[in-house]
Parts: sequence; C-alpha cells; structure tokens
Amino acid sequence: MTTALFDSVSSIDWSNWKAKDIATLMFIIKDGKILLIRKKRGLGAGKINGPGGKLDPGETPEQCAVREVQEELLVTPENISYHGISLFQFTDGYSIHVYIFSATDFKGTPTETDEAIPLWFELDRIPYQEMWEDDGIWLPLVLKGQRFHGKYIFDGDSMVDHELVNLGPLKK
Ligand SMILES: Nc1nc2c([nH]c(=O)n2[C@H]2C[C@H](O)[C@@H](COP(=O)(O)OP(=O)(O)OP(=O)(O)O)O2)c(=O)[nH]1
Repeated sequence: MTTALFDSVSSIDWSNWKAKDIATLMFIIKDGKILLIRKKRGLGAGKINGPGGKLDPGETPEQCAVREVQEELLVTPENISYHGISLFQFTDGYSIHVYIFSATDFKGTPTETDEAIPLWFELDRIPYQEMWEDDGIWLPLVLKGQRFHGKYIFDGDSMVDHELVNLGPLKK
C-alpha cells in the first residue's frame, strides 16, 4: 500500500487532482469596510472568514456564494466579481476547491444566524491573526481587484506550503 505524501505544492500532480469538496467565499466590500463573519460551525469554526460554504448539487459557484451569504447573514450580495480559485490539500487527505467572489453592494441587514456572526472591519484592520493562515496572502489581492490562482498545503490549521499566481485586474 502506498500513502500519498502532501508536503509541498510541487509534490502533487495538480492536473489529476480532484477536491473532495467544492465551496465558495464571498467578500462584500462597501464604504471602505469588509463584511466578515465569526464562523459558528463547519470547517474553520471559531475563525473569522468571509461567508461561504459548499456547493449544492446543480448550483453554479456564483449561485452557491449568493445562497451562502443569504443563509449565513440574511443579506443578498450585489454587483459581484469573480476573483479565482484556491485549492487546498490537507495532509490527512481532505481537500477542498474554493471559488472566491467579491461584491460591492448588498440588500438587507447583516444579521446573526445559527451559522455566523456578522462583523464589519475597516480595510486596514482586517484581523488576519484570527483567520486562516493563507488569507493574509490572497485577501489583499481581492481588496486590490485582482484575479489569482492559489494552491495550499495545510496540516490541520498550519500552512505547510503555498503557490499564488496573480492573474491581473478583474475582467469587467
Ligand atoms: N478564507 C478561507 N476560507 C477557507 C479556507 N479553507 C476553507 O475550506 N475555507 C472556506 C471555504 C468554505 O467557505 C468553508 C468550508 O465550508 P463549510 O464547512 O462552511 O461548508 P458549509 O457551510 O456548506 O457547511 P456544512 O454544510 O458542512 O455545515 O471554509 C482558507 O484557507 N481560507
């Protein structure tokens, strides 16, 4: 029996890599502030993150991203942009492929739910120390309106390796 070793981005054959889960993240950025959540359950519970979650069958990534914000914060994001993907391989074998979006507007009032507490942050006060370790690498690109493609190896909560490609400004 062979055991897969996930110790670096370059040790993985990404062309044949398929994630166990597909998920989304949505960052609403308005009036110089970003809407984040304190996540109450699921992967990354306790951390601060953007709203998001796993794709339901038949959904596009953008539909999923909108639905997850509606479910977690009772608001609907508007004027949405697609930034790219982050591929996460965990050393225990779990993997997740995440599509990342931002929005410049929303309808409704951010409201606490069973899944999340809404939190607004000034753009220069994002609490990276309470977020996933990789977020400090790519969230600045979301704020700058850039597209990107990232690959990350995680051992539990610790990032072991990463590779991030900046693909330039958003396509309008
Ligand atoms: N910012 C950030 N988000 C991440 C990282 N890794 C990772 O899976 N996520 C996000 C992607 C998803 O939005 C979320 C994981 O999905 P989830 O467990 O919330 O899924 P869900 O809401 O559908 O929950 P459930 O059905 O399992 O209860 O975490 C990361 O390194 N950084």
